[in-house]
Amino acid sequence: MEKPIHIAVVASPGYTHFLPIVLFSKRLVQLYPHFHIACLIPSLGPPSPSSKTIFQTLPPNITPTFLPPVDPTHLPQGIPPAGQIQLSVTLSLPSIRKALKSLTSTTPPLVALVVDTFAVEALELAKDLNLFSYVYFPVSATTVSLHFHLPKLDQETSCEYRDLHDPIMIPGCSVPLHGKDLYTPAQDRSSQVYKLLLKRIKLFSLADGLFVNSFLEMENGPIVALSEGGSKGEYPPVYPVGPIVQTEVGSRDGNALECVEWLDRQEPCSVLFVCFGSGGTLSQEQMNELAWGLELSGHRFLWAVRPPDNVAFAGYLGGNDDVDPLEFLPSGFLERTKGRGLVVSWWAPQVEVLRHGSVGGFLSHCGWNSTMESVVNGVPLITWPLFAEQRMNAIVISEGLKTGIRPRVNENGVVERDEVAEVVRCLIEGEKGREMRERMKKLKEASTSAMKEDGSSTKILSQLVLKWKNLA
Ligand SMILES: O=c1ccn([C@@H]2O[C@H](COP(=O)(O)OP(=O)(O)O[C@H]3O[C@H](CO)[C@@H](O)[C@H](O)[C@H]3O)[C@@H](O)[C@H]2O)c(=O)[nH]1
Repeated sequence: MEKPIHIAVVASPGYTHFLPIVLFSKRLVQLYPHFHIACLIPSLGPPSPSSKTIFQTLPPNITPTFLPPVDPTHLPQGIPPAGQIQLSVTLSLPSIRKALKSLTSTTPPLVALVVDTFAVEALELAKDLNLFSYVYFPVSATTVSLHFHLPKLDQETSCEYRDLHDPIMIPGCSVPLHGKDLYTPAQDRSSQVYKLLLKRIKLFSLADGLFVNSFLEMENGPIVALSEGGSKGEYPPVYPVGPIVQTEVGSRDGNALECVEWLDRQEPCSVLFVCFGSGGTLSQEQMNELAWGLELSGHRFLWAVRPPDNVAFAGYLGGNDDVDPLEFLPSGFLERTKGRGLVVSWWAPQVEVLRHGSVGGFLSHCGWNSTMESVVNGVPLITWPLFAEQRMNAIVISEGLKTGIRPRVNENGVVERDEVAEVVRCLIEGEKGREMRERMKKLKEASTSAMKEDGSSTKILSQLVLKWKNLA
């Protein structure tokens, strides 16, 4: 019998900084059933219904520990989610330390600590406790490559990145990026959130290694560039271990049943799924244009609707769910599109929807989890980035891999209805859409191979586990 190996992981507040590290833990215990994983969960309040669903699917050798929630009034108000998440982990450090200390005295002893990208301050605790330490990045290798390039850019640049005339070349990334497309925390260099980002990047170097939820066949350039930087000792070695995405579905609530039954009645590849992640929101004007555009396209759609807000990330760390989002749709929209479109409030069972044969396209904000879920299901995208690093993901998908189409925005930053209708038609019925679907199918096959027993991502993880085994 294999000797048990005990590790701890630290999540960050927010569904998509808790979900990915839990999925990573599940991947480890699926490959190595003798692993025991203590999952420490800082939070800003009680778990959301979607997080609770994740707990239902945890195997017995992953033990969640909920740390005392941080009082949101102790955080600076009005800063974007990245800053709020990072600062709430800072406030949770005493309870993380306490939990880790008690874990080090258990049998078998802890050998390693893996932290979410926003929980990097916990890496210092790993040094004190003599543990191997790692960061889990639930984002693209392109984003990680930008992280390690940013301190240099910061030194060389005197203006805001969005005012740079020349494009920015992220190491390994074949598509040049305009400064305005860099992730949101880098858009205002005088802000607290930018300073927090630079601090976080510095802390990454404390780790013994960095896991990234991507795979060689998808992001070869940035992964090779990162492995070169890692082997030169510029930063810790980088291990692409993805795609690690949700595969199990929780119990079906009303929305989930309705969506799946409706999809069962549609033709193969005929439906566009529209969803902006766990908290992305549109302005009222943009919501109207999207609704009109879907209607004009004449195609079938399934839309998970949230109430409008001028701040795109308004719903990310919890919104006001007393409101009925359907009230904000254009008058008569639901009646006119009845049968052809299905609109659900707040949340759709995305994993089940994307794997359904009736879905032919995904209009997405390009959060990395959504992007990877689309890839593993071979669904091409309409890329509609809102905040965080989503613009960069949209560029990787639409310009780098050519598996998605990016709608044009007008001078006020709005995608107009005719443009919506055109990109929907292009993706669902056009020749370009067919080519994107073909490319996405190949990427799906590559993603399956990467996760097989002898696949690139599995082999990388096994090498590391061997190192932990020798210590246990
Ligand atoms: O109706 C919904 C909406 C979302 N989801 C799930 O929620 C997750 C959404 O994740 P993601 O696509 O990454 O979007 P965000 O929630 O916006 O994620 C944040 O965190 C990600 C990294 O973890 C970043 O890539 C994003 O830019 C950032 O906004 C996915 O697993 C979806 O399947 C559902 O199941 N149903």
